[in-house]
Amino acid sequence: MSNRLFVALDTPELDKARALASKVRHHVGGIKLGLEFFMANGRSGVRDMAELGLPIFLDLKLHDIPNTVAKAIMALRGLDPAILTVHAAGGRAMLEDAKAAAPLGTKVVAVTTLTSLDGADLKSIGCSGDPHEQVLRLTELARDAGVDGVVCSGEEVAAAHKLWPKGFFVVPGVRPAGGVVGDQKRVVTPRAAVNAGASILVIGRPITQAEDPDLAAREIAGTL
Ligand SMILES: O=C(O)c1cc(=O)[nH]c(=O)n1[C@@H]1O[C@H](COP(=O)(O)O)[C@@H](O)[C@H]1O
Repeated sequence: MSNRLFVALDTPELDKARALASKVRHHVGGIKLGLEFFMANGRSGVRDMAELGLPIFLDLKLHDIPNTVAKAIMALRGLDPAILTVHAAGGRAMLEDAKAAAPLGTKVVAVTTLTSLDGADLKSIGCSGDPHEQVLRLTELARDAGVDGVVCSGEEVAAAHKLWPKGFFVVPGVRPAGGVVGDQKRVVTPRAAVNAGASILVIGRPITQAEDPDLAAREIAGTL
């Protein structure tokens, strides 16, 4: 992939998403549409955005019993996003069925441990390991289940890549040096994420909330 930067268009407004994507399109390798966008605009919104000609990363983070996740993915047929997310914590059977249900050209990537969580958060939901251990455990599970890759933070991607040299690694929680961290807890810079083995970076607010999103995307892309 020539440009590893995917911009997260986290807005429910189709016009806003379209305008943002048009502004940054020459500096990004693709666009990520998430729950906010999909809840508001559904399939037709995704189709509208696909008309811009950039790869679409549909981030629905599916997490349910295997049958429900597989059927949900089948119901997306026709959209054929380049990348689709599910939660690794759904377990091996769910991951296998998700991959089997997805179109051949869609990379199914499993979210390991959200970048908004730290060790204390994991403990509070009953996970004994720290984020690093949890990410590696779920990376092995995802690899063995036959999906295409995982989502993890830049702090774990080097170790995860070592476990799975052929995996596809999506890294969110990326901030330019000194950038506003917000609700993210495991954060690295764009350059550090790429150096550590990220296949693609997902960056939202540092671009979408910038005074000049085009310039922000260009500057970030220039550091990769
Ligand atoms: O799957 C994701 O993309 C994702 C996983 C994760 O662990 N952390 C995470 O922030 N994301 C997404 O990455 C984007 C990050 O946005 P910013 O924090 O604004 O750069 C959001 O769209 C999140 O939904």
